[in-house]
Amino acid sequence: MKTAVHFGAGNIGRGFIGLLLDQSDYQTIFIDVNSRVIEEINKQKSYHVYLAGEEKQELTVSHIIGINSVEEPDAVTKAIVKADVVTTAVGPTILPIIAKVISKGLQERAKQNKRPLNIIACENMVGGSSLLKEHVYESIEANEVGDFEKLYGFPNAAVDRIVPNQTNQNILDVMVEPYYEWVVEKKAIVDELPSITGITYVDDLAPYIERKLFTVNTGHAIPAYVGTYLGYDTIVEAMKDSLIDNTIHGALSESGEALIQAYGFNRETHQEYVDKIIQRFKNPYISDDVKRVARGPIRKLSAKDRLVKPALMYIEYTGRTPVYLAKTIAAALLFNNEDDGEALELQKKITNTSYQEAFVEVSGCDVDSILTKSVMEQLRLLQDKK
Ligand SMILES: NC(=O)C1=CN([C@@H]2O[C@H](COP(=O)(O)OP(=O)(O)OC[C@H]3O[C@@H](n4cnc5c(N)ncnc54)[C@H](O)[C@@H]3O)[C@@H](O)[C@H]2O)C=CC1
Ligand SMILES: O=P(O)(O)OC[C@H]1O[C@](O)(CO)[C@@H](O)[C@@H]1O
Repeated sequence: MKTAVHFGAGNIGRGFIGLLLDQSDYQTIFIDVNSRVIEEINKQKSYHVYLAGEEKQELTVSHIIGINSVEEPDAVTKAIVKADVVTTAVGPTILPIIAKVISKGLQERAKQNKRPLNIIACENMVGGSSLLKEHVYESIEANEVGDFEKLYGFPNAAVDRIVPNQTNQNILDVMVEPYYEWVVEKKAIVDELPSITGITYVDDLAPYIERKLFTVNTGHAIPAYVGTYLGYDTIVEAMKDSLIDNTIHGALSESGEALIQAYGFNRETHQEYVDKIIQRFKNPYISDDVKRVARGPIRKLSAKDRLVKPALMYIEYTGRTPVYLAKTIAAALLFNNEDDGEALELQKKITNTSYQEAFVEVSGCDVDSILTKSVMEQLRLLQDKK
């Protein structure tokens, strides 16, 4: 049986990546810092994934082991030495942390067996594996770079499956939406393509990751941020609101126009992709907290993420001012959640300076840019409504 080492035994780790690895006859070694989850993995040795639909299909994931990377760092090194593939789903801000652990394992592997290995970051960002590679290389010696370049691939990936935070009787069980897409870029892979059911291998990931991030995640941000502004707790409830319906259609036509002009997507096909995503957000069998989808507002307001990047692309390709994306950015500036460190940090920036200065800082936009002006205009309209 092949061995996969997966960092992050969370929603996506267990509900998406771990399921496909098991279905592809891998033994999966989950690495996490959540000791309760790791203990349960080693005690139960399996868990269930439920597909959120009328029949609530139950799938079983087995052949799993857990390692707590804080308590057993040496065990992680040994796991990486023997792995046939490494995957991650920890969150973009955690990549620099696991990079240190991964580089130690790769150094030991190069000494012991020199077997090629692919490391695939499955995070909601552009270039997740490339960023992980950068951080891994920060911890190795110059004379190791040659081996690393020859032996280790860091192919970028796009992952798409809605897996909400949830409290099940068994903390390992996880409910997921039936839909999923896992796209991995071929060109950075070393040796053979990992044979994992459900992966679509492509030559150029850019169109796929930007289409996903600027349609699924951009769309998701509307019920999350505008939904919070309107006082909703869940995505599915927020999606029933007419202002949100109007804003999500407007925002996805703005990001859609940018994507179509940037990548030449067929208009009808893209509209079908948008319509399907809006239906996914309305799935009555999923109760997804708006705060989860809104988590990390500083990351989500950054220049390359799901709100600012498509808005700037829209301006670049059409010369028109984004209104609906600007409204969503304004709602993100109003977002607060005392359990979300980035939300608290953003509100502190706003209190200490102003909405405009905080937006300019986190987004990298100029104070007199078209986008900044549009966001401030939309912010005034939202505040006047309150
Ligand atoms: N939940 C979703 O619907 C989707 C999430 N994603 C992406 O997948 C990634 C993971 O997201 P979720 O699974 O939702 O988050 P999550 O919070 O459920 O899982 C993250 C896991 O990483 C673990 N972790 C944190 N620090 C760690 C460390 N130093 N070493 C090892 N493990 C560590 C946490 O304990 C947690 O179990 C993110 O990049 C997210 O953007 C992508 C598509 C859908
Ligand atoms: O996981 P992030 O980047 O915080 O984004 C939030 C939401 O975007 C999605 O990943 C959609 O792909 C959601 O399922 C996820 O919860």
